[in-house]
Amino acid sequence: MDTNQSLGCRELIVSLEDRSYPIWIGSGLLPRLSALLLERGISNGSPLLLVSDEQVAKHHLATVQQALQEGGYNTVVHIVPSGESSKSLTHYEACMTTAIEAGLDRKSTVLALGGGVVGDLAGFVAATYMRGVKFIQLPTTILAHDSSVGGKVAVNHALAKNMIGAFHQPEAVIFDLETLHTLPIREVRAGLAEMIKHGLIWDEAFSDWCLEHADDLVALDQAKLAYGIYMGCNVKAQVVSKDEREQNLRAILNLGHTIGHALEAVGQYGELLHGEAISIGMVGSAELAVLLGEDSQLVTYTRRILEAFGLPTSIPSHYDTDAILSAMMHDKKFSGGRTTFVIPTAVGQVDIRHDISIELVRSVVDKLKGESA
Ligand SMILES: NC(=O)c1ccc[n+]([C@@H]2O[C@H](COP(=O)([O-])OP(=O)(O)OC[C@H]3O[C@@H](n4cnc5c(N)ncnc54)[C@H](O)[C@@H]3O)[C@@H](O)[C@H]2O)c1
Ligand SMILES: O=C(O)C(=O)C[C@@H](O)[C@H](O)[C@H](O)COP(=O)(O)O
Ligand SMILES: [Zn+2]
Repeated sequence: MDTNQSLGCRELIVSLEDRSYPIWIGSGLLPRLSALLLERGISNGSPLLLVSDEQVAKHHLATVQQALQEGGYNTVVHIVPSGESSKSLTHYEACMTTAIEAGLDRKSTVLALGGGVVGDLAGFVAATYMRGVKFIQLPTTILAHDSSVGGKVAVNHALAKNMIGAFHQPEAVIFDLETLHTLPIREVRAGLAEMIKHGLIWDEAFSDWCLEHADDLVALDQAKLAYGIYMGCNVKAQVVSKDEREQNLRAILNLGHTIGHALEAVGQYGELLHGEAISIGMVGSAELAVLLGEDSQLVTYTRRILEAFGLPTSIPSHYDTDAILSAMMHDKKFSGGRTTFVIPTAVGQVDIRHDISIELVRSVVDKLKGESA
């Protein structure tokens, strides 16, 4: 694992020419935030906007505020309610109002302290405030090892996930592992679903390692968690560095998301957590793979690893199949009358397919619903 000796933490680089940035992973990074911001050239000349949510703020805002105060930063704080419903145009506008009233200028920076919801919302604010200002990701969930890297920022529309957004890369991802110890257990499990995804799409050895250490990861074993987050970020950084704007390869990061996003929409962004929906979606992709002729072991393995983490593998029986299929058709992955599926071909390998018939998808959705009846 790569270490930044002078900063005393693990380091990965997202390589995007003049927009390359580091991912710093370690314990006790937030109290050192001012020094880390300076390292990235963010001085205290212009006001900062710090976006967070109620739960995260309760546990971690004071640490961040103290660190920023010590560095002489003038910071305005905007707190949104916890949960997916804050990824909305309403909350986006409220953030903008705070930024304008506080006099943020073009040299200001937006800090996102939280999980994927805060990261996606604050990132979209940063992408569009005065046509774009800098931003820094301060992830506080396991899931955010995925969401904080790669520059996809967005809010939801009632009809479809992440429909209003941009690509806007952060200046740095500063991942203080200490924050994870206040996470509710359901969020721990849901966040690990995206870590499992990174193994399933890219790295069989990492996937097997996750399976072997499922209990340790769920129990937040410090060393195992640090390794898992580093490896997950590493997969994400490599993929994004090769295909920033999802022209081809990056689409593999969507394993489980074709069905998963539809389930989130049908559950009105409240019933299933993102990681839980993606867990079910990954089983759906494996089931499709087998119907397309791949080895049935793919389903067995996918279910085994997700169950080892206590993640859901079936669709709630009250979800209407037609509503799920209709939600898929409003997704960004649907174009020219076809949707895109990421289909496993082996553990650690996937194909991107645009030729899956709606009948085949319907049969898999019905099968996954049948199992929860
Ligand atoms: N941009 C991307 O590339 C990308 C990738 C994956 C997921 N996402 C998005 O990320 C979102 C899901 O992110 P998430 O799972 O982090 O959800 P989240 O941000 O809602 O956080 C989960 C819950 O945990 C609480 N929380 C967060 N950190 C905490 C902490 N340290 N201690 C105690 N409570 C804490 C939050 O208040 C919230 O209630 C979805 O909207 C998804 O679409 C984006
Ligand atoms: O970064 C990506 O690319 C991903 O697909 C990561 C996903 O885990 C994430 O949920 C992403 O927001 C989905 O992207 P979308 O373009 O389908 O909204
Ligand atoms: Zn995701």
